[in-house]
Amino acid sequence: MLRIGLTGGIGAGKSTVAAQLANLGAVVADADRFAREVLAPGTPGLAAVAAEFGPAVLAGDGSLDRAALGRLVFADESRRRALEQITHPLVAQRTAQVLDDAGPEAIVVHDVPLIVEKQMGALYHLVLVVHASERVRIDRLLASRAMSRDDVRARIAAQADDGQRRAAADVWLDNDRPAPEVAADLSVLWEGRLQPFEANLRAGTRADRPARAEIVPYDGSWPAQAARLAARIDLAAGALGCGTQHVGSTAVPGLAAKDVVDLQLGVRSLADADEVVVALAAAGFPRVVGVTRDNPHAVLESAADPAVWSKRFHANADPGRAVNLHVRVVGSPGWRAALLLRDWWRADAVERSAYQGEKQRLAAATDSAAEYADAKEAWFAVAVDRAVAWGRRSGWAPPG
Ligand SMILES: CC(C)(COP(=O)(O)OP(=O)(O)OC[C@H]1O[C@@H](n2cnc3c(N)ncnc32)[C@H](O)[C@@H]1O)[C@@H](O)C(=O)NCCC(=O)NCCS
Ligand SMILES: Nc1ncnc2c1ncn2[C@@H]1O[C@H](COP(=O)(O)OP(=O)(O)OP(=O)(O)O)[C@@H](O)[C@H]1O
Repeated sequence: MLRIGLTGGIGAGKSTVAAQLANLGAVVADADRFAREVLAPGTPGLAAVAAEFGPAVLAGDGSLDRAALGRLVFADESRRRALEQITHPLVAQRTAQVLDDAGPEAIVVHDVPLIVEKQMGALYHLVLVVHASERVRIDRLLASRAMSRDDVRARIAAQADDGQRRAAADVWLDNDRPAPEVAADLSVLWEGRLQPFEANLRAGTRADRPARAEIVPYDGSWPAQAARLAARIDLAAGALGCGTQHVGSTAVPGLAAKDVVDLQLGVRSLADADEVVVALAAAGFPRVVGVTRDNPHAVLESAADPAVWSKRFHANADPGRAVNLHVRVVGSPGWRAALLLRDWWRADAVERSAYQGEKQRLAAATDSAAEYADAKEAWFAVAVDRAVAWGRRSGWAPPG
């Protein structure tokens, strides 16, 4: 089952996008609908709300006066928290039921207004943010709902801002455009990314990569992308994991690189690495069998004991985001090397540009990603001595 979190500010177009994804074949779980159902007449949820907020939030027939409750909770954060403490556990139960009923092949779209506010992004394989500018959202809501401008503004103030949503978004969908344009983008997303992602996830296979290594300019969104991926990996690893760090070229600000995010998950032993394989695959990072040895360039101390140079290698099931996930024992030479090289390039502008020049030269001179990787190893074998020397001079120690 592929889990997509769908979010956006009030009136951004979540329900519209969810309906389009349902047409394409998604199973949609709508948190707003569940939140309404758990406060329906006769429910324990409504009784709890009446006890907490008093009769002023009930209509003449005993049902919930949603507008009255809305005025209270969107004017006062502590009252909103009190309401959420009643509704969210009940909504979570409903959601679990829907997820249980969706089959293993389902692409589930969980439409939740508060994914960013409640920091829920790591629960999903991808977070899709629907965006529309505040002016457009207000205009659309005034036209379609019985809400005043002040009601809408109060809710916008109670929600995350665009910057926070951008940092949480794996996919950013601009809905300031005519609906058919957005629907066309969703079809491309569905066929080009979500369907193959789900198929890879179920089969436990990685997504294809381009045959040639293409170096692209540094992308300022790489650290935020890495942080989202690391949160998913940490959640999947649970107590077996000792933290995931962003390593490799995309972790070095300013460095041009292949658009592949390298991450390193620390574990206490290779036995723990093997134990976490199933959970990592379910989170979208299947193990790639056959890659167990660390690259020779990582020989920083002594290669005498080959066991300490072993790692587990995982890669992305998502065709939209290439990831290399190196699972290494904390404190092992390979684990240290990945962090040392990253910190060396971050600290030393001359070495950083030498490395970038070498990568660009090799990418142009080689015909395949494999040939490129081999050629780069030869350069590393020499450069690593300089990294070690820098580490000694600067008193480098691995973070944490
Ligand atoms: C306060 C209530 C009764 C107002 O009902 P109303 O019919 O006017 O709004 P509705 O439920 O359709 O929500 C519309 C939109 O308001 C915004 N909103 C709702 N709850 C919240 C909240 N707790 N925090 C921020 N925004 C919210 C969302 O953008 C949502 O899509 C209702 O929103 C509610 O019960 N909220 C608490 C439950 C909740 O947190 N729901 C969010 C999904 S779990
Ligand atoms: N691209 C679009 N062009 C024009 N109108 C749109 C577009 N997308 C959505 N709308 C309209 O804007 C309004 C808000 O959209 P929608 O209900 O999907 O938002 P929402 O994010 O689900 O809102 P809420 O936060 O209240 O749940 C609706 O009336 C919808 O029909």
